[in-house]
Amino acid sequence: MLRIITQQADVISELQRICDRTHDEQVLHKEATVREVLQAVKRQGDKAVLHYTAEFDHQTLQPEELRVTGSELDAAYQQVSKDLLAAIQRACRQIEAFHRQRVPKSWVHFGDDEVVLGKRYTPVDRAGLYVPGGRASYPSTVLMNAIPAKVAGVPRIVMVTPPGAGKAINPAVLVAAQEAGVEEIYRIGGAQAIAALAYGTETIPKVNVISGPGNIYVTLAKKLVYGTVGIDSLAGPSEVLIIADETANPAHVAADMLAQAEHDPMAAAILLTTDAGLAKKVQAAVDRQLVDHPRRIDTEKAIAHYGLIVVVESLEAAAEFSNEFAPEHLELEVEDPWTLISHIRHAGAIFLGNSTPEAVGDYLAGPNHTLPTSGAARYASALGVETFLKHSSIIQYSPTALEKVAGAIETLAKAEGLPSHADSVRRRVQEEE
Ligand SMILES: NC(=O)c1ccc[n+]([C@@H]2O[C@H](COP(=O)([O-])OP(=O)(O)OC[C@H]3O[C@@H](n4cnc5c(N)ncnc54)[C@H](O)[C@@H]3O)[C@@H](O)[C@H]2O)c1
Ligand SMILES: N[C@H](CO)Cc1c[nH]c[nH+]1
Ligand SMILES: [Zn+2]
Repeated sequence: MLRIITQQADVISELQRICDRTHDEQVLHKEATVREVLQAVKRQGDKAVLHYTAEFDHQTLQPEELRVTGSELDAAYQQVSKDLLAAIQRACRQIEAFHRQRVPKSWVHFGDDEVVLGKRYTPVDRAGLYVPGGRASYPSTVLMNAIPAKVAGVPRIVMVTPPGAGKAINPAVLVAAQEAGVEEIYRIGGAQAIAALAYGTETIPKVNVISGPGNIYVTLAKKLVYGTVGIDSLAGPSEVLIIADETANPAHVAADMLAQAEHDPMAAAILLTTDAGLAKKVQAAVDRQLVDHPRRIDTEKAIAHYGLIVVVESLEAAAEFSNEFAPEHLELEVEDPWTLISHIRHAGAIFLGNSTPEAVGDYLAGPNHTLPTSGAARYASALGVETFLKHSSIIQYSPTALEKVAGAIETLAKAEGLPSHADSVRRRVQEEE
């Protein structure tokens, strides 16, 4: 049952426990497994990838089966309904429109003395997109990763996703990939897929950036390969924190909590409310909605371990608790969400008002659904076009400009004990010897 707490003194430690669920002691043995997988794939390439695919995904593949074939891609279109194709296409349009707004652009500034300064944005050469596929399959995540990479202009985009029963990939995932313009797809998942993308194997190319969400194994692997490759953020087991007042509908709040809990037994769902009556009604509604839930066992686990209702003294206090937690998704189900939002500092995505369920953002509002979890929203942001871009600084000085700063540079270089730095400037401003 979803717990209700009213003791304000307990709130911070409870929120901390839930936030830290992906780096507590139980997770340490998972990290040991992930380290072993990474090392094996680094040393043995495809052989290790196939070994762990058999062990963790229960699919025995030959090396030539790793890549999804053109005929499988074609066949996928025959296997999805017209409605599903239309929904994928609609989501595609809306996500692309959002991500095309305010794409970072290269710029230069021409200053005094012919000094030119600027930033030049270029995409990475190769991006690897992780699309989860263990407990559910995610055509929406294909779009949320592939579209920003395309908009950034990445020349080679590679997608990985775990094989399902009979080695198959969900046709909706394959259709979504093609609609977003991605055709290089490998049927691998978990830490072994992250390792393959980070180190490269005989079959799978080494990439520069890995993006995409995943379960605890995927997230730990991304954390450990960071540095060898870039990553988007640590987008692990899903979470929602809802702040609600007496205007919220308890059945809607309960449904939104279950919508995150159903992703993973490690997902988190938290309600902070000023209304003790609403707290009880949401608790009862969650129980009712769980009765016939098709994913009841895992969803109940998430609710039992990482579900919580807190009755708070004020909406401002709720906002402070929420800032401590820094949720992936924050819903403001209150009468005046635009006033409350001014108290919010850390959240991956913020959903305002009672008619904005988080699922709108999951599928097609446009903003990205790959978001930082487990407190990472304190320093990280949603996946975006920037994930696949980096910028080079641009600096050009004229002889006059260099002469004007030469003295200051020499002084600084001497203070750092780096004479060649000073010399490289002095030689240019003095007559050549
Ligand atoms: N934060 C976000 O933006 C966001 C978005 C969508 C989904 N998600 C999250 O993505 C996750 C998807 O998880 P999933 O499990 O359905 O798919 P997944 O693809 O992330 O994980 C499945 C893989 O985990 C590996 N695995 C499973 N058990 C293992 C074990 N015991 N040891 C080693 N490896 C093992 C397998 O290789 C398998 O391929 C959920 O946690 C969901 O909440 C997050
Ligand atoms: N809520 C997930 C992010 O945590 C994204 C998603 C995809 N499909 C459904 N939901
Ligand atoms: Zn979701």
